[in-house]
Amino acid sequence: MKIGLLTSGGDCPGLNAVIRAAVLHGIKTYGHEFVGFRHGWRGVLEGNIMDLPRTRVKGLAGEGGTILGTSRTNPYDGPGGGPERIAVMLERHHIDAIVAIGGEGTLAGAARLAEAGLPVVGVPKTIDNDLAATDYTFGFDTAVAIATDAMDRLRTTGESHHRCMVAEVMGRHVGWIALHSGMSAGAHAVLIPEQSVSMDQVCTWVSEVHERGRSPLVVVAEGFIPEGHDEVLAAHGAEQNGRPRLGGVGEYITEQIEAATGIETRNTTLGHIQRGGAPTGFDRVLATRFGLAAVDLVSDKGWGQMVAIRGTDMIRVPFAEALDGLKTVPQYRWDEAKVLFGR
Ligand SMILES: Nc1ncnc2c1ncn2[C@@H]1O[C@H](COP(=O)(O)OP(=O)(O)OP(=O)(O)O)[C@@H](O)[C@H]1O
Ligand SMILES: O=P(O)(O)OC[C@H]1O[C@](O)(CO)[C@@H](O)[C@@H]1O
Ligand SMILES: [Mg+2]
Repeated sequence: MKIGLLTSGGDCPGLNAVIRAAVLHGIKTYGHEFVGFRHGWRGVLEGNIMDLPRTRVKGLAGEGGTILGTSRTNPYDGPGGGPERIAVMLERHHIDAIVAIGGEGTLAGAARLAEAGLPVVGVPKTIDNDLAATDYTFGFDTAVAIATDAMDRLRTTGESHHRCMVAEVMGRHVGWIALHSGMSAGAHAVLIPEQSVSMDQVCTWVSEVHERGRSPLVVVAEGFIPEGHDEVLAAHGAEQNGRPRLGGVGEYITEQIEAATGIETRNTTLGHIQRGGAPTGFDRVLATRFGLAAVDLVSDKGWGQMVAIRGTDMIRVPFAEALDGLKTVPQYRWDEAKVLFGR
């Protein structure tokens, strides 16, 4: 078979490890041939394709980013869009299958195309770890490691100045990165989209920590909405597709904390640092296993499904099930973390 790989949506450490594992396994085990679509679905619509021989993927397991490039192009948009035109393009290039590596948006597009009869399978990716059908997505562990390291550093400078330090991390709809990095760095408050917390409560936690001689560390996910607010704080407005460009809530709560408590407070927004660079060992292994499993799925013609990890097992999940809701931080995980906040 000739298999076309694409990476779509925000990039994520581990994408290259998926590509490498898929190509190596596909060539060695099945004798498949591989190409890559450049820049996500845009490469599919424009027929922008690169060859992926074995030599092209060597040494890729530990490399950040994606050698294919990525975009947020909708496969139904534009003159080349939609299942009929994509089918023509696949035929023209003798491509038998598409492996779409992406988040819930990318996989929603893949699901529609598969429903329309195209040979598409999926590999889940996102640093946010918010896909319900899989216990973990690669990129998450790396983001948590980067954020933890940053917070360890914020704590030493915070202690030196006896300041309150705020760290804003990614997490559009869910607080997994905030929860895990906050817990691992010993944060005194963690604010996540799933839990509405008042600024009064945040300031109480901060004051209690400050009064016992420590420098408070507050971790906030970009999608956190303080109690009394109706929507996310998007200091940079909206993107082309209307989606709010998040970032700004850290600065907002910093000002509020300083004004209400009188404690000198500084914000650091980690932003895309969390998505850059080499994946951790955990993410390399997970991404590699996803790449291997995706090739097995294609070889079985398991169209309309994606690979996932449940416990330590690689499983297959129909797109419809995979896209049925986000994996939010459950109440018990928040209650557990909250024991360590404040005094
Ligand atoms: N239902 C859908 N049908 C077709 N295309 C879709 C659909 N939903 C989203 N898309 C397309 O998929 C693109 C990628 O989705 P999105 O930007 O949410 O990234 P993602 O793959 O979810 O990754 P992440 O959100 O983690 O960066 C969107 O920009 C949009 O063009
Ligand atoms: O790179 P962009 O397009 O600014 O997207 C940022 C978004 O992507 C993610 O990193 C992954 O979905 C979100 O946490 C964040 O809101
Ligand atoms: Mg998305």
